[in-house]
Amino acid sequence: SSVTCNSPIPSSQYLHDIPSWQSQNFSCTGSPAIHTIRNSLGKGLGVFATRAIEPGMVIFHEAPAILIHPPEFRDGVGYPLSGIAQLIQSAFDALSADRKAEVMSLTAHYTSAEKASPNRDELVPIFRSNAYNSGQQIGLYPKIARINHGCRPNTSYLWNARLGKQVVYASRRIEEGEELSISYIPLLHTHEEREKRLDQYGFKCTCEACALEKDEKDASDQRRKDIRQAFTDFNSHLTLTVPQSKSGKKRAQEKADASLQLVKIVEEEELADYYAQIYRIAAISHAKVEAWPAAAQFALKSYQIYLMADEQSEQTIEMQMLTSSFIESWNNHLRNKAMQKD
Ligand SMILES: C[S@@+](CC[C@H](N)C(=O)[O-])C[C@H]1O[C@@H](n2cnc3c(N)ncnc32)[C@H](O)[C@@H]1O
Repeated sequence: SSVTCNSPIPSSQYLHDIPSWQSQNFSCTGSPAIHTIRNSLGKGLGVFATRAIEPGMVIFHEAPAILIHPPEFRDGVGYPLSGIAQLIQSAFDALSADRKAEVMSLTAHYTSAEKASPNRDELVPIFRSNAYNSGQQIGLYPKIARINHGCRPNTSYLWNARLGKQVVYASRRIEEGEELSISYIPLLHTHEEREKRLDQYGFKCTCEACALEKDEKDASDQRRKDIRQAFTDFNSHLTLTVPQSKSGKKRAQEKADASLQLVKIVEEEELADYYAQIYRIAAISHAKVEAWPAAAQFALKSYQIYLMADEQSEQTIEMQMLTSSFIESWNNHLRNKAMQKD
């Protein structure tokens, strides 16, 4: 995605009051690259922004070099890699020579057993150190694979099932020269738990969330635990029915208030991987107390995130329908109120 120009960019900007690129037959095609790969201190290679990137901007849209559907997932442990080595190898064997070279150029972390092995396999460690889980599948995306990990990352990703592409987008503003970061692991875990999970990548995270002083780190750990618990509590009874009883209404109001609190802490903790889900929870929780403007605004925020990856995914369509329905309910409410006045 780099710019190609038919002649060098003129060094003198203005020639007889005419911008020099207009006075010559000058044109460029392609979009300016917004990132570059270079060394990142203590982390090997990394991806850096070459200009400021606004939140919501799609940075990568990449098809997997290798995509596998492992048979069995063990929660908290992951996939038994021995069982899937064959799947990885078969997918790799089917690649072109260039694509194979691109995969083999990626960085791998080897376990001590792998290091000691006389004829060590390189493909599985490369896959383990670079691949992403998206639902029931694991994909290796050679360009995205250069992004280093952060526990409060500035990018997040979604899988576009229709196009078969991984979409990486900016979850907050990224300044020119800033390194892109992404999370390799689920972030609703304490610092200690995250450290254990990152072990398979062979590094200890020194990101701003991990480098906090003890008190602040404890507070961040507690917030992450609270968020995880709140997700469980909300998801178990997230329906759109508006309660009729007084006690039901009271409970729904408490839930709506709690959903606002949840939005606040997820945003404070900058856990962008969860934004779309918490906005959906807040939207539905507000619809249950017929707080339509808030419900519509949260539904729209969730919709906008899902839309970046795929305009036709189930989630995008659900949030689009909820947004429209909440706006319609708000209009009906205003119309009824106006009629009551007449
Ligand atoms: C998916 S690759 C990322 C790109 C890699 N730095 C490279 O040079 O190709 C994962 C590897 O990068 C390094 N890495 C990623 N995030 C890191 C971090 N936050 N701190 C230190 N090393 C990191 C580790 O060696 C890890 O096994």
